[in-house]
Amino acid sequence: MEERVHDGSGRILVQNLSKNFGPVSAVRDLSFAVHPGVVTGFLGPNGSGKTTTLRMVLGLVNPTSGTATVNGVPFAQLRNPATVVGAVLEAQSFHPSRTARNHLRCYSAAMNVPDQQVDHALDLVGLTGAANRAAGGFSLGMRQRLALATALLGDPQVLILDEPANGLDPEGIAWLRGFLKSFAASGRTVLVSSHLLREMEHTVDHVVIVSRGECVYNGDLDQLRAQQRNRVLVQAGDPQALVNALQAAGLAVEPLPDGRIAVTGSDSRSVAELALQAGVAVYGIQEEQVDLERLFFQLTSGQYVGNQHPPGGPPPGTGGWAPPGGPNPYQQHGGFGGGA
Ligand SMILES: Nc1ncnc2c1ncn2[C@@H]1O[C@H](COP(=O)(O)OP(=O)(O)OP(=O)(O)O)[C@@H](O)[C@H]1O
Repeated sequence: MEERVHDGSGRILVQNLSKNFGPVSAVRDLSFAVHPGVVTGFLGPNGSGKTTTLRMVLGLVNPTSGTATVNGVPFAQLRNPATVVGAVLEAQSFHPSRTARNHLRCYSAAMNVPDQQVDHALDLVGLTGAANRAAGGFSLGMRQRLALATALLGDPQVLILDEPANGLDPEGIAWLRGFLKSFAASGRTVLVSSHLLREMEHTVDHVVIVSRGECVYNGDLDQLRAQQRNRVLVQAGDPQALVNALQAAGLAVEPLPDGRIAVTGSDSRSVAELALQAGVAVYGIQEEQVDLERLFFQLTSGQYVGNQHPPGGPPPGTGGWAPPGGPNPYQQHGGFGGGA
């Protein structure tokens, strides 16, 4: 196979990636970049195409179209790939009677990695005390750690983990968070998938959110957080007259299917006063907290009705959303090749 010299950037680049399984369109025209130094979350509900995308990045699935590269080259063309990328795709199977240390020794020998890396990897994942225990007796959390140790054997520059928090207890999740943050802080690249934003909320800095195989948000988590805005839900005797009054006051309004009007950028008192001035009867009014979890649900179900940007794009520097099915003009890293 052709071997190309990689650029050493630690960057993962996914460009216009698509994958069809027969009639199933698992990944559709997906583009994003993953940079070193931060933890990037790859988030989306079950079946949204995360695993398929990661498998394409790792050269395990051939794309229908588009490309995925690590350090500027397709994974299959990396020389010594284990020293560039460490990956844990799903709960690995271990020989049940083999000790953790011997399990890692099998891999280190196959990877041509010095033996001391085995103890270093055990130490990194906190398994030194269990090194001589048979993996068959390990809890799910310990098996996850052993799988991670296997991925770390080659001292890789890039770490790719598919749903690593699955089955971990809160203590395990806290440990994983600390580990991934310090791994990224050492200037390396971390791409970690999850179907639960809450699980990753305090771990990731940057998020790529997918829904039905398409990117619906690509930006900093903080910028997504900034889009959490309370809405006022109001039931009016004459909804159209109230919409007119609210819009005349410069407020963003959204008619809801149940007949109520959702108002962003205001509070219930101001909305009630505007209704009074317009002579519109109000039958009910309540404030709704749009938290991050709800925002994630709305994004991935195509129901996002929060902080809509004016035509022409969002304020500079904001992350962005787009309804599934349409182009996403708000991707923070819309172009490729910019910034390592
Ligand atoms: N080998 C395959 N053959 C046929 N369909 C597949 C195959 N792999 C994935 N799919 C389909 O592609 C879609 C995306 O699946 P994928 O596993 O990538 O999603 P996911 O976001 O990782 O979800 P999960 O967290 O549940 O694994 C799903 O509809 C799935 O059924």
